[in-house]
Amino acid sequence: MDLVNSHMPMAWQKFHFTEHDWNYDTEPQKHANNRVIHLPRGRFLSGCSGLNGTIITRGCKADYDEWEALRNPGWSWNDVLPLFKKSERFIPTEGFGAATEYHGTDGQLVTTVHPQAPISDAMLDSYINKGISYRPDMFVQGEGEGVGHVTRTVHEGVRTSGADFVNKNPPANLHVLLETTVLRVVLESLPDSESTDSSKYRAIAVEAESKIKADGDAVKLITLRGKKEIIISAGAYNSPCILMHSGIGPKDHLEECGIDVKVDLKSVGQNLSDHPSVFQFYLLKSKMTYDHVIYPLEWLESKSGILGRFPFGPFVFLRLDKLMEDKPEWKAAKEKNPEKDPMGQLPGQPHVEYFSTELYGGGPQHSDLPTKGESCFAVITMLCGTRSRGSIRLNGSDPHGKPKIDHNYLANELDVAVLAEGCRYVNEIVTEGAGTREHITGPWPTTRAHPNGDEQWKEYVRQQAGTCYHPASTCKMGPDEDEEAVVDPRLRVRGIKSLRVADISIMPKLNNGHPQAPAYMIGEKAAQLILEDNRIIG
Ligand SMILES: Cc1cc2nc3c(=O)[nH]c(=O)nc-3n(C[C@H](O)[C@H](O)[C@H](O)COP(=O)(O)OP(=O)(O)OC[C@H]3O[C@@H](n4cnc5c(N)ncnc54)[C@H](O)[C@@H]3O)c2cc1C
Repeated sequence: MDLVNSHMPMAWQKFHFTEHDWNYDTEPQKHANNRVIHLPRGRFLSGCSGLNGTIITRGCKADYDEWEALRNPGWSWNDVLPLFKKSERFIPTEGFGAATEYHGTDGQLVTTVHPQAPISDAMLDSYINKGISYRPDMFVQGEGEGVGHVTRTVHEGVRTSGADFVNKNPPANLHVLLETTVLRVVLESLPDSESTDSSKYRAIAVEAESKIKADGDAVKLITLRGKKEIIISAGAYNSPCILMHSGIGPKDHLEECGIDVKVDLKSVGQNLSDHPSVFQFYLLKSKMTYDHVIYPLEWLESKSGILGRFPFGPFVFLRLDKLMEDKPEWKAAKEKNPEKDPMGQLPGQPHVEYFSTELYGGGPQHSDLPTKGESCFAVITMLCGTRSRGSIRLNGSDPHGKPKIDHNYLANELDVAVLAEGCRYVNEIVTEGAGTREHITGPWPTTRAHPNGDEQWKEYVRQQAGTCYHPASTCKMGPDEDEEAVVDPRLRVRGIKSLRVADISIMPKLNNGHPQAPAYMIGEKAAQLILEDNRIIG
């Protein structure tokens, strides 16, 4: 079945809470006023790339140099830049100062920039007016600070996604089974001659349930054998669950769930990271957004109109050192590495990302829709380098059960303080910046007041922060000496032969910015490693 909503960029919310969403929720978030936060994930061929915000940012040079410094050879910025380019086909746009040498031209993923709504030009003026440097194409160049524009995975009104790698020019040896859910990896004991203290099993197959091979709506249990290797790429929530259901994970937890333990790997499902984000809405005096021009028919008929874009304005990476230096949480934070700041960020990494919408919106929880022709927009503050870590645990031995996902958002006081200061400062930019100050009526909805003072901003953040949909690091990559590592720098699961993980669960630390470009990069890297290890290329 072709899902039309996965082609229409602005139809992203249509998947939430449907059969095409894995429909996960967090456990009540203790440090975020016990709220339960919905965690949508795409349950169809393109995964989340078929319903995401189409933003392409790579992260900072320093992110990947840090991965390599954590003893992951081959993952530095210089190593991964060609892999970022490999998946991309960038379409230049007149007037956009593209850093052409950083873009790819031959990949499957078509990227380009959108024209901007008047509110976005005004936001750009306000950022520049407040002293932030304008670097138009900084988000492909790995820059850590400035304001610029972001390319999108949309071309001529249609989304491009991971499915394009499979549907357009598929290799002859690729077989895709839709409507098939992997339950576990099948492991076989290694013969004595191959078995070592650290490796006693080999992955030989996966066990799955498929509707394709069954009658009607029934499912059939099937076993899919791998000739050389099994590669798990089910995303940061599901990859660790598949490993744990296969007996690979923290021994105590697997025993508690009644699962036969094959390899005691204590960090499977740990280190769960995300970018907690806050939406702040404003009401405008005039129609500077697209709230008044949303016509679904226009897209269906000609792939034109606002539904054929994802209406975000300029993007900013900003460091808040000066604004934070007197805050008690900043002064109290201890960071062992002298090169890093109290948040654990390197000089080339930001503390917050800002981006803004060109209409009211941002997920089903934002339900105060303008109904009388008002023009509204949001500025989003996304926390980078989050210190809080969460976990994913199983709910028992049944692979159909939903996992217990505890993001542990805002458990770290410094996360709260930096996110609160980021929100306060962007409110200052919007209300005082030269581009926007004359156009703002006040907060939206009009019954809401923006906070005043540090304590109110912190409470605001605890009440408002939600997922930026960027779960990562639950099958963290690292060298053998790293006790938290689940896969080695060649993406091989520790203690099991012929098994790799290749998705953003392997990130040693979540990139700054948005993770879909790194997800494609990790896929390209996995392909390269598999070819090398099987001696197909030197
Ligand atoms: C609403 C939303 C908005 C986002 N916006 C952006 C954005 O604008 N820019 C950006 O960079 N990032 C964005 N992201 C995040 C980005 O899309 C993801 O980080 C990226 O897609 C992760 O890729 P992945 O391959 O690790 O996992 P996924 O995209 O989750 O892919 C995993 C795939 O595996 C399948 N799968 C899972 N379990 C099983 C199983 N047991 N058996 C068979 N198949 C299975 C899933 O159905 C899915 O197809 C957004 C995400 C969401 C949800």
